[in-house]
Amino acid sequence: MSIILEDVSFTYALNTPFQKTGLTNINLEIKKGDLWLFVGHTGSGKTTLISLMNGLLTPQQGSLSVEGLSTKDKQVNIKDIRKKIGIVFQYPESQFFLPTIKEEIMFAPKNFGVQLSEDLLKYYLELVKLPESYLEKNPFELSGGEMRKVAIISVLSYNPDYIIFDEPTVGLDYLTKTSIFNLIKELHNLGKTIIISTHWIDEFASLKPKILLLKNGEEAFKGNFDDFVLLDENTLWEAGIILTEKMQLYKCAIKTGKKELAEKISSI
Ligand SMILES: Nc1ncnc2c1ncn2[C@@H]1O[C@H](COP(=O)(O)OP(=O)(O)OP(=O)(O)O)[C@@H](O)[C@H]1O
Repeated sequence: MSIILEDVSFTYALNTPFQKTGLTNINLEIKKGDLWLFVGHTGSGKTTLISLMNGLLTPQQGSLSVEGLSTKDKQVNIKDIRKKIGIVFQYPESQFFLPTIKEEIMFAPKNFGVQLSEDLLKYYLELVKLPESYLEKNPFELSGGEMRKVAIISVLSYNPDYIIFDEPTVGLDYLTKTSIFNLIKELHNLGKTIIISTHWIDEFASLKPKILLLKNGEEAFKGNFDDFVLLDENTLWEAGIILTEKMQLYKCAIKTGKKELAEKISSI
């Protein structure tokens, strides 16, 4: 089972003077268990693509289906798609609207008619490393990193198979960023299909993610991690990707066929 995009195009404010291309002719298959990184310069179409995936936007051309359910099909209840795909947005704090974290977390399961047991809630709190006492706090009392963790539990609470992170570490300090990335890796280990819009590729090097590079709403590259890293500097620069020293070493190792060394570097 998978998410399949066939020739998907999307234009904002279509047929108005403000018309703006979001995406053009995107073809993609995201299989269960995959880890995908969506990369590209600001305005390249990453958020548009994510919004199309859970039916927040509908493609004017082409089709997008989630495990056989098309987001364009009027017979399909969009809730059935959204239940399968959780999105952690760039600034999840802008979506909090309930007085306590517990109510915030319980909102989605209620909405989707899913039971979230106290034991499972405790497990999720342990997983993201938030104390149980936080459940009674107001979401706005939390730090940026803690808010992201609450947003992640809110998504886990209804157990979607696919979890999408839109720039999950924007505005976070180094340590918090690392803890969020480690959490995402753990979710992948637990069997979740993960899609991340990010500029930080080396965090995921050891997991060999698949990469989709967007440029002006079009696919500029789609393939495996090593082939992406081997792209020329200019293409990477235009994509907003700067190879860290670690990634430059990794690139040298794969260029010269030193696979074992590359593995070691990627796991640093
Ligand atoms: N609501 C909107 N109305 C009109 N145009 C929009 C809207 N949202 C995005 N766009 C345009 O669509 C294109 C793709 O934007 P999108 O937000 O998907 O890019 P992005 O890669 O996610 O950027 P960022 O990394 O800055 O979040 C851009 O040209 C943008 O200006």
